[in-house]
Amino acid sequence: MAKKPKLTHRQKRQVAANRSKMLKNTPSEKTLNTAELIEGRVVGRFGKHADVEIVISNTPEICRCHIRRTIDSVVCGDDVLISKDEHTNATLQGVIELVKDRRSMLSRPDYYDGVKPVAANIDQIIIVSSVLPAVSLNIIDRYLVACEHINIHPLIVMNKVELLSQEDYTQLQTTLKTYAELGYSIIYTSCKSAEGLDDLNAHLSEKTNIFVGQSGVGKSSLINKILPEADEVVGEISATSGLGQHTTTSAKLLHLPAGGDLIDSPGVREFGLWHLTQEEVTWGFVEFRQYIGGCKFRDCKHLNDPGCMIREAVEKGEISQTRFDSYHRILATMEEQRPSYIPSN
Ligand SMILES: Nc1nc2c(ncn2[C@@H]2O[C@H](COP(=O)(O)OP(=O)(O)OP(=O)(O)O)[C@@H](O)[C@H]2O)c(=O)[nH]1
Ligand SMILES: [Zn+2]
Repeated sequence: MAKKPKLTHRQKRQVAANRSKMLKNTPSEKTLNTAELIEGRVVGRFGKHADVEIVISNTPEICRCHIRRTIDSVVCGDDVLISKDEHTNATLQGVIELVKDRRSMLSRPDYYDGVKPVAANIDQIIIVSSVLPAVSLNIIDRYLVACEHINIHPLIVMNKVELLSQEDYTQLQTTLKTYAELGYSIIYTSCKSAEGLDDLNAHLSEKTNIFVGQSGVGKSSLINKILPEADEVVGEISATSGLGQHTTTSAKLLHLPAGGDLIDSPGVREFGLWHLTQEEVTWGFVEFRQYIGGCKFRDCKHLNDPGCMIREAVEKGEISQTRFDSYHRILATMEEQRPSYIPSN
């Protein structure tokens, strides 16, 4: 037997409303047979369908589902309620009746909508960086700001460390102490020597994770190490519309052997800062927060403005100069990184 969901009053009303737009014989909230609804999780998303994992008699099964037209969006990682269509016997089929409230959401730029949701209910973002060709603290900072903005816990992974001399390794650890002091965890890994891979696995368990980072840092290599069976972890469906650059990227949710899940797709890996305001970028630097609002001028740009509390904190050594410089670099380059079809704030 599948696990029977307990619906809140509001969820019952939502399911009934989602159905009423579709059916002639509208089930009211009172007559709705909630016993037929099954809890599941979206593990794949393709065009008009979604693959939902449900658990029947302790066995996970995939149910290919249609989506009620009144439901705004269904993305990988969504917790849903479905009803099963018993009439088809070939593959399991059903209908998504309700998308439960999301605890987090990842979006990417979209030609039509500005932003488009790609994955939901992510607990942790793995920011992968590598020592080759060079460590870019600025790129790490960009991802950290993005994580802080959507309020998802980041984990910094520094890959390819076997390429470093002992001296350079020690130097790098000293440099990255700033991040540890800010409360961010850092794992040093190597796909070649297997250093840090157990530690990485331990950090991923019991959570829904995604890997982000620049091309070539070793995301696929790391994913293949922690998920050896799934070499085609990345499934992409692209469609070219008449309007030009429009790609539909589907994401997949995969279970990790050590527990926990991984959501992956190229569209999930690239998420940027182009839609953030300056204030949101400032907020993304966690150590700046306590000074925000204290500057002499309300519209302080935290640059060379007189009476800037953040700059004073840098001068007093309370904030790292490198992070402060990084902040300005992010602000200076945000405009040019905005896709041309997205209007500025
Ligand atoms: N020396 C060394 N090379 C590594 C390590 N991990 C990955 N590489 C190499 O780095 C290159 C890029 O690795 P990928 O896993 O494809 O990088 P990616 O981040 O998935 O790149 P994209 O798919 O472009 O986003 C490959 O040649 C890997 O063999 C490592 O720990 N040490
Ligand atoms: Zn200021």
